[in-house]
Amino acid sequence: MMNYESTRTDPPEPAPEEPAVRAEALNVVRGGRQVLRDLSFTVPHGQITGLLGPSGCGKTTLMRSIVGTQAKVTGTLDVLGRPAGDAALRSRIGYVTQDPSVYDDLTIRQNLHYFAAILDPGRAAAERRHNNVARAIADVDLTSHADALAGNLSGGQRSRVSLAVALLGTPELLVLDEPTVGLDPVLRRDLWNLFHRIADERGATLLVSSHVMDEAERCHRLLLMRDGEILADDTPEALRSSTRTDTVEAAFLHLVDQAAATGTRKETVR
Ligand SMILES: Nc1ncnc2c1ncn2[C@@H]1O[C@H](COP(=O)(O)OP(=O)(O)OP(=O)(O)O)[C@@H](O)[C@H]1O
Repeated sequence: MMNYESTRTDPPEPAPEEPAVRAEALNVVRGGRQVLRDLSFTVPHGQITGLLGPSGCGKTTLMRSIVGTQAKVTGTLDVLGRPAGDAALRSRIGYVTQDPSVYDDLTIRQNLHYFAAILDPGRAAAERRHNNVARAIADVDLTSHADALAGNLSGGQRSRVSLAVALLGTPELLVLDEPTVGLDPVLRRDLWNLFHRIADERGATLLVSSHVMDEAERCHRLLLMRDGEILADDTPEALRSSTRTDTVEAAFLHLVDQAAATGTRKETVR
């Protein structure tokens, strides 16, 4: 059973109508090339939004922009009611990158304590850290492995340790970059069930990237990306019905073809 009670002071609740993320005319240049082009979208609170698209389309760049680690971002990007990168957002966002920083020569518990000490330092916070570490390990169902060395864990267990690190500060927004890559179907299903529990029980907002289209069906909403642009921003059901297709994958292909046809027409007019 998960326990999301935090001993820390909870941050002010944003107005319910305010989206967790709001982008308008967002542009990003990397290595002299424009990799995100004029993106405008919102990510609603308390839901799982999937960020889907082929390798290299800009998912990581968009996530880095949202968590405030990306340079050369222009346009509007508000996160939890503040400009992306604002120092006040640090403890309110959990970010799991594609290369999780888990120390192989430490146990799961020691890894968590290491990051907890950075987040919440000082001897006076020792008991709170102890409780937060135990809660984060329980959140990802690794209590029975807490004293195992991270180096001896499976890929799925390591992903869950990174997720536990991100859950330490009880963030309102979790940004997860391809958390299920390389995992078998059972572990993928377990992780998605965990994401749903985090959204349902804590009311957290999750932004989860993937290039596996069948994971799209597990999201409340989808942002479909291609070549630095957003092709669609809708629910899986609405995408399937508006494109008259049976799967999100087929809907995506339909939208790609449609965009290519529109592009060709524009070039002909020029
Ligand atoms: N450090 C960098 N310098 C210059 N260009 C970069 C850099 N990192 C990524 N890019 C380029 O930016 C574009 C978007 O990359 P990004 O990593 O955001 O894509 P992605 O959708 O997350 O891909 P993947 O699914 O493979 O991780 C790509 O064309 C990539 O070549």
